[in-house]
Amino acid sequence: MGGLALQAHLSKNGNGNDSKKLNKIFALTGLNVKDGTQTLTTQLVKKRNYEWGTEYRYRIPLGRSFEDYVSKQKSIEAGINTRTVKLQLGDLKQMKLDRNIIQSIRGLYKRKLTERKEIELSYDGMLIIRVYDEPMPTLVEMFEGKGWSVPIGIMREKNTTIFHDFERIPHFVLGGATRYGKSNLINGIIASLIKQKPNHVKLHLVDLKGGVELCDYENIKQTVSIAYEPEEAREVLENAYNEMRKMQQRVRNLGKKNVREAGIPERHFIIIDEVGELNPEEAVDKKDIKKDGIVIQKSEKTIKEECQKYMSQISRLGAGLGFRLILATQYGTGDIIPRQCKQNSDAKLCFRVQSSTASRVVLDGEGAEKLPEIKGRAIYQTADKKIIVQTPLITSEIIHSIIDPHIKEVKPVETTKQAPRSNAIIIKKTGLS
Ligand SMILES: Nc1ncnc2c1ncn2[C@@H]1O[C@H](COP(=O)(O)OP(=O)(O)OP(=O)(O)O)[C@@H](O)[C@H]1O
Repeated sequence: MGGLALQAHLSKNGNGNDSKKLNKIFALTGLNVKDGTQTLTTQLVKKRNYEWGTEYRYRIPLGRSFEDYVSKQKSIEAGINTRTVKLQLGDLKQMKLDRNIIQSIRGLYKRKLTERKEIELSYDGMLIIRVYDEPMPTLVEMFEGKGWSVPIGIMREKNTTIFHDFERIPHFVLGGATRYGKSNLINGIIASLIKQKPNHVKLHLVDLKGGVELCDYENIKQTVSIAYEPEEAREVLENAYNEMRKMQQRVRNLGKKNVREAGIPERHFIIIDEVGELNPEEAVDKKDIKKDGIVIQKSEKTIKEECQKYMSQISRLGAGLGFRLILATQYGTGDIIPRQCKQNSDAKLCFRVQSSTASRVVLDGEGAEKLPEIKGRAIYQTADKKIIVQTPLITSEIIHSIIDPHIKEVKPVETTKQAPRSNAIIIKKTGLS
């Protein structure tokens, strides 16, 4: 016991004694700047301990930018985490002096060896480095939404719950590499909306992942239409667009400017899981088939262009009319998300992606490529904040407990003009007024 206590580096300062280490990391990773014989260093201006860890504020030397530090984020985090195990006085005080003491010390030693600190960088004229003593939880259970506000996750500080309020920010873009949690989040959003607003939520669903993700909602009363194939997605979007036009007329007839003023409680959610499949540039078949100058069969390109046109219109006009777009993609290149939709989406959420380019496609900025490889970890960004969240995991038991009471008897469905295929679209014309 005595030997171990001697070996331990007892820190007088408690948390937050990483500043020396940080200075060393800056020097070793080339972040200091040589100016003749002088070396300009990153100067610590302020250090503050919090219950979650420590915040350091630095003045960046001339010739360096915030991006230089961001590009070294991994090295900084690795450097902070290379350590000899430090047992602090507090750790030892918490131990019971009984016959299991050796086992307890071993456990503590192991825990200390594997525990990881996480860092976050930001800039407000000063470089801010936050060193979190403990990593964020990797699993968050689904929690309750509030009206049109749906659960997005918890943020690190004090495990605060974060919601996305569709009344405040109507359109939402989400992205991330495959298997990091997009579909799970979409399911969470849909389940929350159905639970909170069963009589007023209207769903227009496009699942271009072969129907595996959204088929659970096919027969519930809240689903207006659902499609599993790109060509039929056009009909879902056209249908939603027409509903939006009707709503516009209805609001106008009431002499009001928007659904809120008009006291109309319905809200329509057009949710597209894998919007990249609707990219006209990726279409294989690009030529319409014409007879006597009249198009008798539209090409895949034309169909996808029409889909994009409807999406853009809904994003442009839908906000005040209670129409919300949720677009998800895993692709990280080019104009996957129609430009107008992205411009009109003030909320973006991005799970981990492979490159800074992919991060820019969703967030218009870097960062998502630096997220740890943890399922459900994401950056949630609105006009006034950019935070890291751990999104809640929703189980199929929870989904079914919410949607099963709303399953309705399957009526004969109207299919498209084309012969139905094995998993053909189901457009349910529910005669919304
Ligand atoms: N918030 C979360 N917390 C913990 N695990 C999660 C979370 N979200 C998803 N996962 C896990 O990751 C797996 C993949 O999630 P999901 O299907 O949502 O990914 P995706 O991004 O939609 O992938 P793809 O684009 O390939 O469909 C899930 O089966 C689940 O086990």
